[in-house]
Amino acid sequence: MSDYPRQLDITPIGRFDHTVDLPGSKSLTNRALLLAALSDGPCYLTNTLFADDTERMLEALDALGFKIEIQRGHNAVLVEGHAGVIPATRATLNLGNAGTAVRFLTAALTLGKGTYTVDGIERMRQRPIAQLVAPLRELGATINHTHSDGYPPLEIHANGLEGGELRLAPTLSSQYITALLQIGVYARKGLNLRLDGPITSRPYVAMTLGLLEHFEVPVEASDDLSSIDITPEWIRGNDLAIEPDASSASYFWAAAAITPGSSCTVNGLGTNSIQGDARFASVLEKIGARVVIRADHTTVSAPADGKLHGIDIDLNDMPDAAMTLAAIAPLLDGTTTIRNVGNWRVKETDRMAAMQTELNKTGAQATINGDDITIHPLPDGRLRPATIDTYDDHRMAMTFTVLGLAKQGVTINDPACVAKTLPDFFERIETLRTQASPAH
Ligand SMILES: O=C(O)C1=C[C@@H](OP(=O)(O)O)[C@@H](O)[C@H](O)C1
Ligand SMILES: C=C(OP(=O)(O)O)C(=O)O
Repeated sequence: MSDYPRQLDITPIGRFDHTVDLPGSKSLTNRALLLAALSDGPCYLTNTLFADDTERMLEALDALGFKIEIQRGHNAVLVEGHAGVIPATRATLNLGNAGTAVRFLTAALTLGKGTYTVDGIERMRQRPIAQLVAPLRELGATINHTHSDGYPPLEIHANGLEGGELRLAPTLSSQYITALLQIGVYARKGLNLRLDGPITSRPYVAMTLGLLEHFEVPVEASDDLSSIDITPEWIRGNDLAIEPDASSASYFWAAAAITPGSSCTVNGLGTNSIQGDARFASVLEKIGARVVIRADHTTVSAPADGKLHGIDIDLNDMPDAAMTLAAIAPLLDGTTTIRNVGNWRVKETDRMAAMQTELNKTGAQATINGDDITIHPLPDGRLRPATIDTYDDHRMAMTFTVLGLAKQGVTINDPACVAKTLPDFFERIETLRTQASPAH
């Protein structure tokens, strides 16, 4: 599907009014696939995402002996649950650069009986995992680092998990917490998790709790999520229709906000969404876009006077959509400061450095202060023609493409990296273009 050249020139787009149906959320798909495999019955998952990150999870479940019927034509997957049992006793999993797959499977494999290796591409070997390995060891798991302490690859010598009380200080990634929550029900003593201090990327933990509820896992959580108790029981096999991916939606909403006279509706994401990134529409509203959020869709339109203004905002709750704001910040009136996004440094690339370097190429000055990034508008509104390096990071490619829809002069290097979560991203942008009025 995505035979892209090494470089893509992005040209500005004219006014458009468009409604998009997006593939399923990466975060929900990888959670649902694992929970379904661990459940006690068949689960029919619809609107599943088929992209690199979810393919890695599907391949891994297959290698582990789970019965999975992939129905690509229907965007669906039928998973036969094994009620907490890992069928294979040996497996070596290469999970690419899929953070969710690495973290979720590392925890899940401790439930097995056998020896498993979890690994990924070179970048994955630089993404820390000590804050998941240490608590799993505390809960009774035997896990060895085979290369570098605190990083994949990992060798898991599994014989079920004891479970019990666990106290965690703030983590670099919420995925460690999600990984623990998804298996707590099959630990012999369950899981009594106490989270001290602020929860990084917190809406993703809330999303996990929402899914556990869907699969009827007995969970009791305090309102502030500082205390989460899971009793030993089962994950029930239930069907699930996966919400469209809200991080992907951020590109289409942002494109509408920055293109005078334009409007974009994303179906299936509204007030009922359990994805934190669905709230990105409200961030666009704060900078001046017109936003209508209904139960099952959200429409973002450019402001009547075309003027969007800079903002000072903490986006720890939406680290992925935060990149979309960073990439359109050069177009805003006044400076933009995005706070508390320090864990950008341990994602697909060091996103803090990558964002700063690539924004600076366009003439928009970006400065980093601790875990905050400040971005200044383009001088005189002029973008300096820039070839954007994407660092094998899908969001670098997609966010800078959005900037290129507003200003002439953006070229994207190695665009094929979008395959991680939205393989047909550029085709979708072309669809927007064919429906748009000619650009001025
Ligand atoms: O749980 C998840 O599905 C995710 C959590 C976030 O990571 P962190 O918790 O590491 O910020 C996010 O960036 C990632 O794309 C998906
Ligand atoms: C950070 C991301 O992915 P992950 O951590 O799941 O690899 C992302 O998709 O932006």
